[in-house]
Amino acid sequence: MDRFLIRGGRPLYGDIVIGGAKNAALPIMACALLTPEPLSLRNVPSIVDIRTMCALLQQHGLTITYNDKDPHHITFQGDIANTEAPYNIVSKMRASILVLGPILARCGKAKVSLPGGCAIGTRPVNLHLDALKALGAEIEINQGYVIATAPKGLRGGRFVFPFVSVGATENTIMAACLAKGRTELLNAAREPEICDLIDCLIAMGAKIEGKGTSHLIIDGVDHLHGAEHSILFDRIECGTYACAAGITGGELRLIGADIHAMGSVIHALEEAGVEVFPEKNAILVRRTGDLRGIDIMTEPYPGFPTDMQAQFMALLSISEGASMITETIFENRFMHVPELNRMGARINVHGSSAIIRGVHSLSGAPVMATDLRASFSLILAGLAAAGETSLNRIYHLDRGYEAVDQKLSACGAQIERIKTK
Ligand SMILES: CC(=O)N[C@H]1[C@@H](OP(=O)(O)OP(=O)(O)OC[C@H]2O[C@@H](n3ccc(=O)[nH]c3=O)[C@H](O)[C@@H]2O)O[C@H](CO)[C@@H](O)[C@@H]1O
Ligand SMILES: C=C(OP(=O)(O)O)C(=O)O
Repeated sequence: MDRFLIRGGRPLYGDIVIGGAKNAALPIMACALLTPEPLSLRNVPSIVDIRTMCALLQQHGLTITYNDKDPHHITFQGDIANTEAPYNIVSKMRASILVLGPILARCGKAKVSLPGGCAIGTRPVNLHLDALKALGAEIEINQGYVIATAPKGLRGGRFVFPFVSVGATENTIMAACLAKGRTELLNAAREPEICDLIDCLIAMGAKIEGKGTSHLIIDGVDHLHGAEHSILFDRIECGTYACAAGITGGELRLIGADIHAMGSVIHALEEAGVEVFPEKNAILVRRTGDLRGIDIMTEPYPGFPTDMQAQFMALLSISEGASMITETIFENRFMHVPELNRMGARINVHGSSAIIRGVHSLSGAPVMATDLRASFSLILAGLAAAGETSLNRIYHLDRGYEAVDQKLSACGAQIERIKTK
């Protein structure tokens, strides 16, 4: 298992290129199952989750071609030869459930392993299944698999999500594109990644209205065709590096990012004392004064994203005064707290809220990554801490961040990947 060795205490200065969004690329890759024609995607991040999705699509029968000159340009093509998504791949990555809607819509049947819970919560898929049932699917669970059928094809329907789910919205949109008639989705998620998915589907010939709102109307078509699409920038990677500028008291230009897709993260940065300047095709972030404690509550977009919660926790651990972070999306997303406390932070958890009492400085320590974003919160703490931090289990980080050590080193960080043979 590789680890990162970080020697902290240096402000970061420089430019960081923000990659394509993992959470947009994964559902958009599943769209390749909706057509036999080529779907050509640019700005696909080079991360483990994308490789897992490639492996899944390949075993469904798709051919994957990597562009020789651009590792972020991948083309998917082919017909579905196998309608089963096996446990050994789905268990690696929850987003695998996103093949369910497209395969069912194309083939009238699909068998997809239940993803199971993960470190941050139980994460059931009941809303995915209920929404597909509203489109006429018949679903049973057998031996850990979702077995879905629609012998006469899916038909349009109306579904009100009882609460917002990103993945269930995506699965249902993709299925509805090939259903007969009109589908109406209410209380749908409206994350920028869903808008990117809708843009790609429209480029493939889908008829979707209401992009960016919680009320979507999808008129099914008989066929979708191939398309070219460039994946939206990763607003979570962008917010993460903005926290790196903030926590080290430096200045970073985040290239490829757009302030308009950042939701309430920008306001939270500014409130905490981090300056943010929109530029053409970039965002400049810097901190010259002290950090201030703030209160945050995670919410669906445009509220504060749960995927930025751990990184802000690290930032706020050295801010003046007290902060409170309330996590409303996942029931177990504070696993970074004991690790941050081992580095000198003063954080107490009470139910779904964490109280952070700012300290003057953190000190390096051996710490353990527990999930993707928690991993980066410990890198951020390590960058600000005095002394050496050894971050273990960075395979969590490799799921969703590309070239972390190169990007940070180029801006003055001392971070080294120690490979374990
Ligand atoms: C690949 C991807 O895009 N992942 C993101 C996606 O995950 P994901 O799509 O899994 O998250 P959801 O929006 O579906 O989950 C929100 C909440 O709803 C619950 N729920 C969800 C579906 C369901 O059928 N039943 C149910 O109870 C979940 O357990 C969670 O408590 O959105 C999350 C919330 O912004 C992000 O943290 C993830 O990074
Ligand atoms: C929780 C995340 O991803 P996933 O839904 O793929 O587990 C994340 O990106 O922070």
